[in-house]
Amino acid sequence: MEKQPLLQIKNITKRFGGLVAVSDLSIDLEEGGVHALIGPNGCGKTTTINMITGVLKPDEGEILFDGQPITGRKPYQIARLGMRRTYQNLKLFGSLTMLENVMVSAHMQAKAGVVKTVLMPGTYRREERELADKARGILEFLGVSRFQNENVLSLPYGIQKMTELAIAMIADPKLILLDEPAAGLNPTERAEFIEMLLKLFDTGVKMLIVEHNMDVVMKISKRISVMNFGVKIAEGSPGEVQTNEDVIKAYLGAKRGGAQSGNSDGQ
Ligand SMILES: Nc1ncnc2c1ncn2[C@@H]1O[C@H](COP(=O)(O)OP(=O)(O)OP(=O)(O)O)[C@@H](O)[C@H]1O
Repeated sequence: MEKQPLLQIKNITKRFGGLVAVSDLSIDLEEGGVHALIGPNGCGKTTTINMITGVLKPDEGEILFDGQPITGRKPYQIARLGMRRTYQNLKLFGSLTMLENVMVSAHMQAKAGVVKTVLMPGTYRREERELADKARGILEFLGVSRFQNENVLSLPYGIQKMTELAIAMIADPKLILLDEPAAGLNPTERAEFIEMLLKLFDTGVKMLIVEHNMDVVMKISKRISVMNFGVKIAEGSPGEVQTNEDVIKAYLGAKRGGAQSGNSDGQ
């Protein structure tokens, strides 16, 4: 039997009053490569991510994750199925260290509840130790473990971004949605981040990435879906979309119209 895509977006539409933010959009997340969703500002990328993660409910259409319909489910229900998201603006606990940030987030989903803490302190302590080991292992994998005991906000921005990635990874997700992961990174940090995402992909985690930096998109993606005015106008390999006339027109049109095309610092 043919393996079905991990994520299937089927003909979803989202309206805000009279504005159609996303129109009849369909995307399959195929095996074997990072998938990118790109397009000029305001084309509907964030609205799409919000529908996938359950923040918004599509007016029409259906979304399947790992074969299960998730349309209309709450974000925490979808997260439990193995989907994690990183945000454009970092959501870290400023008063905690890097390791504590990863631990706190893991605790939110850990098995140990109040009952276990009180009635089975030994079990709780063991789980706590295992979690700390796992968090340290992930920070090691990301090459940032030397910063684990530093206050997270005292760290360079690129390292804070790695912390966010570690927080997504601690849940062993099947899919990570990355919302503009390279925003705010300098070229060196960006190159390191690309390498890290590719290394992460090699471990079997699938990724859907929304990104403005074209150098990141072109280096990391196997497949790219391009949106404009809520509609998918192209889909294919980096080479295919780069030479697609509709894509070129959409980005040039956005530039002429005064909007940022989003590829200004990437190409
Ligand atoms: N809550 C909302 N209420 C009304 N309109 C909205 C709302 N959210 C988004 N929109 C509109 O929907 C359209 C798509 O917005 P969206 O944020 O999804 O685009 P985007 O591609 O993520 O843009 P950017 O690249 O700037 O992040 C835009 O015209 C936006 O103004």
